[in-house]
Amino acid sequence: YVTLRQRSSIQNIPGPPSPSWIFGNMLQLILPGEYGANEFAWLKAFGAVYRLKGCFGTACSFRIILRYSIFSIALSSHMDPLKKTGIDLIFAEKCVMAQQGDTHKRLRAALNPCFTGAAVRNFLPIFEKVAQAMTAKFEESSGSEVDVCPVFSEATLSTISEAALGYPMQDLNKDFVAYNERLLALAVNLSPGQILSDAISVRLPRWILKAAIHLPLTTFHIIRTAKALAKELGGKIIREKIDVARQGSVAETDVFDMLLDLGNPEKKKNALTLDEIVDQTGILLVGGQDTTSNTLAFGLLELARHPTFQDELRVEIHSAIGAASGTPVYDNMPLLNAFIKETLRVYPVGAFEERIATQDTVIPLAYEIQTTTGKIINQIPVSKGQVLHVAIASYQRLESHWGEDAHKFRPSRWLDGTVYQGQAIGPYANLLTFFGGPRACLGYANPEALQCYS
Ligand code: HEM
Repeated sequence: YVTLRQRSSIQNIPGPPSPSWIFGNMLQLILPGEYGANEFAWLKAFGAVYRLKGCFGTACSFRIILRYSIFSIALSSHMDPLKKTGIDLIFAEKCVMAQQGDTHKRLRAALNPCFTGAAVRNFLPIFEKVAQAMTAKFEESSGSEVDVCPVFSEATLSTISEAALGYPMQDLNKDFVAYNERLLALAVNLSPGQILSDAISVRLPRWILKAAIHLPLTTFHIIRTAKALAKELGGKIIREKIDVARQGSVAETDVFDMLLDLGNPEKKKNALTLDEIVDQTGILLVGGQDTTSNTLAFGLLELARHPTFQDELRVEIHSAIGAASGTPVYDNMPLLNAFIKETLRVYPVGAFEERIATQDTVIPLAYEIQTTTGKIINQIPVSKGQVLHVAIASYQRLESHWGEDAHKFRPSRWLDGTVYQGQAIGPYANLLTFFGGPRACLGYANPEALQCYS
């Protein structure tokens, strides 16, 4: 019944043939040979809206890459993250990503002030310290080949650990660091088997998922242990902070300090409970680690491919550092900011986000499309339960928005006035890399850190 209901609204939207009943188009989408290879070919062939087949021929998905009107719906409260039922099994029950509705709004209201541009600028000394340690590592290995990814990954964990928890990475429990790494590896080393089990698990009743997580399988062992260690770490840090405050010293330096607000006897309206603060530990550390380090890795790759730009950027950075008596004003470095924006545009680390409709709704299209039956439509009725992809990487390579050279890494587009100036849909540089709407990335002011690392 669910399948038929879903098919009725989208079966006539054109899309690529499905090579397999079991996998639909999902292997092509999730495990392409090269970043976005199939997506960009589909974008060229079918335009901004097309249908994909999900696993087992059941879960038809369609992808949208359109302008504001469509995003305002897709990013709205009518759509929930597809994997919401599993997030609290991977991270903690009360973590912001696992919550919906009013509780999600309340958590965001408490967390948002800790991540504004101004709040993040207070972490500049941490970013600089980490950046210097990273530079020293690369200088040590100068002349030999070096795998930059683990260095970036350690650096970004170091940053978040100190900025969010006030805890230097070397003080983190070794088991916690090891399991955190294994958890991240699960997310990136996806296999066809995992894609199938994900497709099944999102449709299973919650009680089965809750029971399954206790099965003696390596994946579940990693998830259970990482979650328990994150909870233990968060609890320990909060107890230590409360003890220090009892002795009369109250700090307001990291995210947990701000959430605890121990210097203020009158609790703020949206104040989180201690349990709720503990439950943010895992999501903050994981949410900000490989997202940032992979962005840096892609940026470095493009610098290697564009040596002339690399030289110009180096000159700008060195002269800004030379001219500044302390921290340079990163916002006044045009090439640096163009480089960061272009890296985030061309390589959003989440190439697409899945959403599931929480109620029947209609998605208006910014352009008319022709269905396979020849009908011209300017809206798509979506049934409750319909899976929808917001195709972030494809949006950021739309030729109609970014020009004919949209697939090209060209930082100068941010300086010569050719960059897309339409309605803003994401919280940073009109990009969707940090998503948008009520579930936009909490770390959207992260480019402050990227400036510093660069
Ligand atoms: C370049 C770096 C980053 C990128 C590209 C990125 C991207 C994203 C995206 C696309 C989402 C939406 C996911 C969804 O709803 O399905 C998201 C959510 C989130 N991000 Fe980031 N992120 C980055 C850095 C960070 C950092 C540094 C932090 C925190 C320290 C962070 C914390 C979070 C959290 C907590 C959420 C969930 C928000 C919610 O559900 O309300 N991210 N991020």
